[in-house]
Amino acid sequence: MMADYTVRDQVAVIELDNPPVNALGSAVRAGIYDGIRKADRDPNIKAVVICGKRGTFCAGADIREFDGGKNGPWITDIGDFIDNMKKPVVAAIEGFALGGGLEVALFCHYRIALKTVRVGQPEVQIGLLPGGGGTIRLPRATGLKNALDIITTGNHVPAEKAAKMGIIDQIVTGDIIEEGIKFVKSKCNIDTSLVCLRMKTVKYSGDLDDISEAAMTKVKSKFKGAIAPIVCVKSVINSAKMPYEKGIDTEKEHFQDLRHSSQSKAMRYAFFAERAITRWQLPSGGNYKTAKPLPVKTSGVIGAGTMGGGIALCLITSGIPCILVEQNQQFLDKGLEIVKAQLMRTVQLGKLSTEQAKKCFTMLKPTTNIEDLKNVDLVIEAVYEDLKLKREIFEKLDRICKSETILCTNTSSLHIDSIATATKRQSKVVGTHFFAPSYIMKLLENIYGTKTSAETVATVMKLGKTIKKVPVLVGSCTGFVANRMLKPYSEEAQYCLEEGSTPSIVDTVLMDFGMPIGNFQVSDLSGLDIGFRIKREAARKAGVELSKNSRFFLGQRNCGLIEKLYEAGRMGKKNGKGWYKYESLNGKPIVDPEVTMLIEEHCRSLGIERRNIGSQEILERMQYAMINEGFKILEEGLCTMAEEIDVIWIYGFSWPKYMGGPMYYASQIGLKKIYEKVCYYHKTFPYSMHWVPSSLLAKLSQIDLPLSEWGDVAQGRKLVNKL
Ligand SMILES: CCC/C=C/C(=O)SCCNC(=O)CCNC(=O)[C@H](O)C(C)(C)COP(=O)([O-])OP(=O)([O-])OC[C@H]1O[C@@H](n2cnc3c(N)ncnc32)[C@H](O)[C@@H]1OP(=O)([O-])[O-]
Repeated sequence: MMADYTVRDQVAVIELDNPPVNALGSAVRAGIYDGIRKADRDPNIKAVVICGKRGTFCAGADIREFDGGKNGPWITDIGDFIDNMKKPVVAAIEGFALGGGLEVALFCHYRIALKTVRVGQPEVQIGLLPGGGGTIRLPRATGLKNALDIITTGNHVPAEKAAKMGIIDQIVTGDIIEEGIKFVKSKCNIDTSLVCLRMKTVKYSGDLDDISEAAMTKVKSKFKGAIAPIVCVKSVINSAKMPYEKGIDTEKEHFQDLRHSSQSKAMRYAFFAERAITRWQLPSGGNYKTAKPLPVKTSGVIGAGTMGGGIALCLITSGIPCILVEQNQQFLDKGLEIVKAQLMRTVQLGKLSTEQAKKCFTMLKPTTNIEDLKNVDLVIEAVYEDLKLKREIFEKLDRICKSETILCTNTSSLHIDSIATATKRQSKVVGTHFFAPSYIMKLLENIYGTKTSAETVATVMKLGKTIKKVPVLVGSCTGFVANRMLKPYSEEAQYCLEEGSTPSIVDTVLMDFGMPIGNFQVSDLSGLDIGFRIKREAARKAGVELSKNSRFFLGQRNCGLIEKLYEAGRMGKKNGKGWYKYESLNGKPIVDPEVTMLIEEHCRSLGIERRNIGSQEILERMQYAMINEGFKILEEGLCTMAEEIDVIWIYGFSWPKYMGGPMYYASQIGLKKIYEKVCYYHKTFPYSMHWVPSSLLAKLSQIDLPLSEWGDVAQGRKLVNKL
């Protein structure tokens, strides 16, 4: 049994024991169920304490069990039994009480917790609802409004706040088991039915239908396309609408439906993918197990633009002092304004108090003297994408900084070696690619060069976690993983335009799929001048002319629409016109007939016949081209597992988690179909290199292997006879 039963001073102590987080698998549930029945039967036992081993109560149901059909008592069976017990039962909580863990605690007559505890119902984040009585009992503990908020967001609630909300009865200090015993013994003479949540009514103010409608509207707009938040609202509302037992039975039905839904399966995959990618390894053999991160107690950022300012903000809000360097006072002042404005916004959103924000700001040391970086542990260079400039800066940093300092470059496309070779410490040079806006976006693409040491990698992987990002390690190539895959995706979007579609049709198809924003809206946000300059630079390097009227560029298919929009002065949202027009800087995209005319004229002049392109074709061309690139990335060893690619798309480009990421999506469609379509498009569009089928995709399309093994096949760790 995975719950220890001991007796101390006439109190039964049931300790959950399932490393690492005491997940509530069937054996643990059976252990608790047996324990409480034993305690109830034993006349020498006066009360019960339920707690967890290894400093934590319980992180909820064992998510891995949801794919199988494991049996054993359900949480509500345990709860029904406790509800009828005369002996008091207390949940003594340290660490976390999440999901099923909190539900078990809510079935206890009392809950005490250490101040450091966090409680919550995060099931919605894996496409579920709290199916162990949570939607029916939490509202009885804290009222409908709080319960709706906790259950639909899945956010953790710190102990003191939970106590104010009525979820925790008492905050304690000291040994949690001893405190539990002391507490529960003081309750032996109290009738347990008086404190049993089943007996309580759900508190709310206003009309229940209005509350339900408001909550539905909120979750539908906040979690577009996701089913679980809607079902969560329904079930929480049932707690006030239905008798207790009916509410619990309906909740169980909802839970089973969600558990089998494709959205929850994808989100559960994403949960484990996020953890799998922390087990990184370098081609040289260094890995997460053997490499030790260096401490980062002080830091520096070079470049106080929107990117650099945002990175500095990530550092100081995580408690790491930062020296922010700019080339002159004017740029520095401008950068500081950006940091201040973003800090203010954080205060407005309630994420930091004014006091905390002020304290953070004192950790920022602005300077125009790069020599001030000499003693910092780590520097992140965030100047614009110019190899010559970056090399100059690294050469300087190498001279100035102490020998231990790690030097990071926030490049979005340049090879790490091309920058690292400007130094005599290539082992300490690494790429840290942040995504705009750098303070908000969670992805941190860490890129190793040929000589980057495992210790350096370990340091930036740990730093990523410290500054609350999701760090993913990748190898170096043009554009790395994120932007390299984005390229064919965006190019296909433009080809669809010249073949007959429009920016708003393409964007609507993507948003209907679940993307929060369409390809052309993103392009308007970043600015069309960026795309134009990248192309111009590529042309310059190749020594050729960039011709907007040529259907070929560098031996490949070309769409000159960006050049034409740029020439027409359409820079994107910043000047109110790009692929769309905008009435203000915060305005919504409006279809602009001028752009439609421009596209039609473009086609006429080049003799491109326009046709109706269906949404299926738009989706397929954008996504399959990018998925094919993903397989090439795996094949080249730039990622070691397909999960890395999915996490990059979820956190870098907001791919809907309930679709699991592009590689997971491919696994659901079937690699045979994807491969056939890639071959078909390769034949149809022979001048787009991105349609050349990946040989790994070709191999994997012939066999049925789980996604978790694709990386192994790519790197020869798994040999498959048939291949
Ligand atoms: C039945 C009635 C309905 C109830 C439904 C539910 O309760 S649904 C559940 C609702 N609950 C949740 O959604 C909570 C999910 N968990 C979390 O949010 C976090 O793990 C944490 C905040 C508890 C700890 O964060 P941290 O950064 O300190 O640690 P970490 O995140 O790296 O995890 C360490 C290891 O534990 C593993 N593992 C963790 N939880 C579970 C689990 N429930 N199951 C299985 N495994 C789990 C995790 O995979 C990892 O394993 P690895 O890779 O080393 O082999």
